[in-house]
Amino acid sequence: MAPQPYLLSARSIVKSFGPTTVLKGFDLSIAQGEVHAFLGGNGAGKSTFIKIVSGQHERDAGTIEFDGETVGASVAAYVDAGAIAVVNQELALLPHLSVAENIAIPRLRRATRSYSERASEAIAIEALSLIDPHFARESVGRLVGDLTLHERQLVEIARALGSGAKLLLLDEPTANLTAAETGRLFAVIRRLVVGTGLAVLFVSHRMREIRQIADVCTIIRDGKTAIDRVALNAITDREIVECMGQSTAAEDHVGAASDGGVPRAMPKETSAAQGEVIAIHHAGIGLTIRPGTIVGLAGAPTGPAALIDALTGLSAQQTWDVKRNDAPVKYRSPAAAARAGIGFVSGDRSNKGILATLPIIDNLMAARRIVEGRGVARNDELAEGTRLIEALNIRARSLWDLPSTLSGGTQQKLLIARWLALKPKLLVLEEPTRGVDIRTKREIYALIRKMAEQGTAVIWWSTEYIELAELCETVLAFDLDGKPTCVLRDAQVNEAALANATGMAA
Ligand SMILES: Nc1ncnc2c1ncn2[C@@H]1O[C@H](COP(=O)(O)OP(=O)(O)OP(=O)(O)O)[C@@H](O)[C@H]1O
Repeated sequence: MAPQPYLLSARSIVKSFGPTTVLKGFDLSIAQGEVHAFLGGNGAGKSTFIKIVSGQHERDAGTIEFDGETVGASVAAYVDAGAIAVVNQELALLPHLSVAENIAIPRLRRATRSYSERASEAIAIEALSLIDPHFARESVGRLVGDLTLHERQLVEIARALGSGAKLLLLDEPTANLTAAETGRLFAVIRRLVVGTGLAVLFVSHRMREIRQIADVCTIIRDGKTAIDRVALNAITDREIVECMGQSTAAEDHVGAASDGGVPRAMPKETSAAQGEVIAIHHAGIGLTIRPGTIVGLAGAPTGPAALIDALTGLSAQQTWDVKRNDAPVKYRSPAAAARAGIGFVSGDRSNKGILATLPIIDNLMAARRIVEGRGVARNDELAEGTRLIEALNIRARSLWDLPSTLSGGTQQKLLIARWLALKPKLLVLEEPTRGVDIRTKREIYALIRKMAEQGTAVIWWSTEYIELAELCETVLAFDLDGKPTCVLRDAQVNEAALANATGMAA
């Protein structure tokens, strides 16, 4: 019997941006009815390849065959025809349109009937119900611009899942999803893969998740294929990490790669342990945060978001009481909070983090300029910028390049770098390791621990309970309705207890 042709076969793909060659003769083939993990370190070229296969970039060289046809210069026609759907790392919804319009309008490109609001709502509810029927009914008429990042992510995933495509490209779809949502997403993917022969290319840095959902993997390293279509049950986590070129960082903890249980390193007693104390209180739950402690927030996004709003001045509506050294505080804006010593790294990287039209140096200096109340650059900023990108191992060609020239994980490091030299009293982090590879994750853990040792108190919201269990001696848990449920301490901070306390136990 002749071997089955692949649904997608990309061979010898080359792509450069100016003088930088990102894909250097890369190969990847995906069969019908498989979930294919696409693995590689930050900046290896995964998103670039996905953008080529989804018609957002054109390749410089190489061949692509899709569904038995040789594809010309661009894949865009197949995307427009609905055969290929993509969820990019940076979401691509239109904020001034409703959820229903965002889901239904792309289908009108191939529809023969005129637009109908009722038909759009029905299409959107069907797509969203794949993930969450309650959210489907509640969100369909809302403007996308009014949704949280997390809600937008659900909409974008539902749009792709419900599109009827033959190939689904998912670039880090689970960053920012709760464990329950990830479980539902995986169930839908499995159903579609088995039922309709859907093929899925799935990018994630979370090894446990990859093993849960994917059948085979391809590993990209420095723009070339390091491993081509290997069954996941034929390769160990350690081998994967080695192939990605990340073995030194993961040496002590292949557990980090496999998300396995890693003992938590407690921050050392800080010299500032007697410094400012921050107290938070709401709905019968209170917590005192001392300098040098890393406090985790666990649970569905609404709960942590309300606390983060209060701590950083993000919203005028403040449900939490916040006191610093017994004095109540309320900030009008994140800038006001920053000037009062509170740093913030938003989980909404593209809308509330990266300054997309300003070069890397301005992105690095943004927090310092706000804290110091300066609108203009200072001479020594270039030296400080260079120190920061070295400290975080950020691979940038020039400090004058735009952040869009950096990979997603590298942009994440840029946001953290902003606060490194400022020694804030409190640093509030929303999913700070979103989209970062295993090595970078360990680098970020070390940097934040060091800041804690120097006296910064840290609030760390993460949807990855293993991360909270590794880093935090105290975790504030929230239930699915956003209410704080309890404070877990020391030995209580483990994955099972966190899942229980947040209503996400299986
Ligand atoms: N528009 C661009 N101009 C210049 N360089 C770019 C551009 N887009 C991407 N790059 C570079 O291409 C390389 C690969 O980036 P890409 O986003 O494809 O990596 P990735 O594997 O998806 O990484 P991550 O896991 O961080 O998302 C990076 O070095 C990045 O800086």
